Amino acid sequence: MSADIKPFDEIRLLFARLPGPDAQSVAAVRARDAQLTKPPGALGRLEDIIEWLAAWQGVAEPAVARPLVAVYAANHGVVAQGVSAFPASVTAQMVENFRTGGAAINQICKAHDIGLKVYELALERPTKDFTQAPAMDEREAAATFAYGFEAIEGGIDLLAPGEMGIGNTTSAAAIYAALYGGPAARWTGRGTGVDDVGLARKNAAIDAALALHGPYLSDPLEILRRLGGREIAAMMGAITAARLNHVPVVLDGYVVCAAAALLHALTPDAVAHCVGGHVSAEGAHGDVLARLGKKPLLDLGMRLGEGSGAALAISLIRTALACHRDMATFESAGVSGKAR
Ligand SMILES: O=C(O)c1ccc[n+]([C@@H]2O[C@H](COP(=O)([O-])O)[C@@H](O)[C@H]2O)c1
Ligand SMILES: Cc1cc2nc[nH]c2cc1C
Repeated sequence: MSADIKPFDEIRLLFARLPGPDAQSVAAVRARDAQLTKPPGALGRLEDIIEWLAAWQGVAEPAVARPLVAVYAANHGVVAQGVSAFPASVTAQMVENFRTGGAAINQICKAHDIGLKVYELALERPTKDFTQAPAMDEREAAATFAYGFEAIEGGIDLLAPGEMGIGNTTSAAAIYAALYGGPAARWTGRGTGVDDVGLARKNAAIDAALALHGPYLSDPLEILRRLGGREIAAMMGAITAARLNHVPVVLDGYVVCAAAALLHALTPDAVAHCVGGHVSAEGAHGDVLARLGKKPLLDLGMRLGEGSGAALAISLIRTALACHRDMATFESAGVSGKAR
């Protein structure tokens, strides 16, 4: 990064040159869909999925041959406020569990032949407690955003960012309150399962943070560094890198969407290549998806994180592709077309 440009300004410059959707490829998949042996529109949102893939991969024959779930793990200073049902040590323990193949996301990726990468973001050094100080400085937030670009290395064709971080539903709720307004309680949920007392501490921590950082929260990148965490910064980078490389993105749950919401606040177009993979059981997630203009593909009552809901959505996306690619046409199967 050059000396005279501030790190956040380098990030802002990226949003001036985002590639748009490929209308020609959308027209091509629409033309093929019209020939497939089914009444027009009968595959409903499966048809929309194909148009979305074609638009953002920029090809008339979209494929999901190398999808990736990229899980970002980070620790949060705000855990000191007693906001989670689990201790911060669980973040590193779960990273080990990912590595040895014992987590839910390992099984989902294995069952559906989806790649999985886990990125550990300085777990031994939690971000600062944002009730006391900004979570990160500008240089760290920007460097972590840039680190997120690694996810697209190695040639992937679909990305699902995921996360693991004890305390990060407090960070996500604080981001939503800063972006969309209202008291903390409007945005919080029970995360890993806090009781009523824990939930009250969570709301109080967020309200204290909003009071402390209030004057600086009109800029989404300031919200990121003051109230965010490293996994949220890295996921913002990964989503942006995907866009720049014609890789569509499947959004997971409540915490992943905090990264998407910050990008959307920078410029709504920044998340145009993203689809809502699922709606989480964490209360406000449905509302957040609606604000992002995303209708979730799945609603399974999940609230795990790890990219798990998005990974399941990838299996559905692949099924949509199988229909689009391999169904017979009216002509090839000798099936009569619509009478009128
Ligand atoms: O993705 C979701 O919708 C989701 C909802 C609730 C909890 N989580 C996961 O739970 C962890 C954070 O919960 P907490 O209570 O420690 O803030 C973190 O590892 C998230 O992946 C994830
Ligand atoms: C055990 C456990 C697994 C998780 N996976 C994502 N967030 C999590 C939180 C906990 C506590």
